[in-house]
Amino acid sequence: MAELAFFSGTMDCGKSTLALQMRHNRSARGLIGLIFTRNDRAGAGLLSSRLGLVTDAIEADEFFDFHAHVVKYLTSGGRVDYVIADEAQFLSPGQVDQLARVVDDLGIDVIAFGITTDFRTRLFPGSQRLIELADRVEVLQVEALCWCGAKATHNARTVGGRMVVEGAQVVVGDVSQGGTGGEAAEIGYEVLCRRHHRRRLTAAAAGAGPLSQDVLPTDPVPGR
Ligand SMILES: Nc1ncnc2c1ncn2[C@@H]1O[C@H](COP(=O)(O)OP(=O)(O)O)[C@@H](O)[C@H]1O
Ligand SMILES: Cc1cn([C@H]2C[C@H](O)[C@@H](COP(=O)(O)O)O2)c(=O)[nH]c1=O
Repeated sequence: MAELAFFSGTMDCGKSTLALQMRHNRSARGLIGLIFTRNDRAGAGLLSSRLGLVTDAIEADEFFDFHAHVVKYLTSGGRVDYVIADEAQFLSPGQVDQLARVVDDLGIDVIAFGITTDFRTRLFPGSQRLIELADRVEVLQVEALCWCGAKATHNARTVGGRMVVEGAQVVVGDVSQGGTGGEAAEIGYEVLCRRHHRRRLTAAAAGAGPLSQDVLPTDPVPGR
């Protein structure tokens, strides 16, 4: 039976890479998919991974109707074995409902990928709806790491290198940015563990290297 699956995690944990791998494996077996994305960093109509892979995708803007698009595609003689939707956090709840109808009414697998929460630790509306509706929610196994070495569970936004907790929910950007160039270049992201997100302690604020020795307090080792 067709299903709606949501692969979720922080930024930079490999979601787009997995989307490209799933597409590759399916097309190697002759399956045909429709690939959607929204606001990919590489540009409109692209699904890109930091590993350098990129593929064409259909840009699903705020007015896009997934169900209508797939129905139109099928009725014009197209074949659709599966649907991939990347950057699904940016979708509206209504668009996620459309994806669920693609599964239930058309019998087509839908695999969505997206970050769960924004820089304020609040659920994105699209992710919230996916968690509500998905048959399966999977957290990616290759977790990103906080500068302290703990598993990164939250996304921080930085402006000029400093973590902020106010601003627009959607600002396209990357984890390796955050310099002090122009206005846009100032905004960056960093993945952190919850403790350091709560303390607004980014790597720069902590004076940490790539993987700092200034780790979280741990229980003393017995006998030492
Ligand atoms: N130079 C590299 N060598 C090996 N792996 C890399 C390299 N650069 C990025 N990665 C891997 O790619 C992941 C990010 O993949 P990506 O699909 O772009 O993430 P997401 O879509 O979740 O933001 C990183 O967590 C890391 O595992
Ligand atoms: C936390 C957060 C992120 N974004 C943007 C930044 C990126 O363009 C995407 C996430 O892409 P990735 O492939 O998962 O790295 O989301 C945002 O707009 N608002 C936020 O709060």
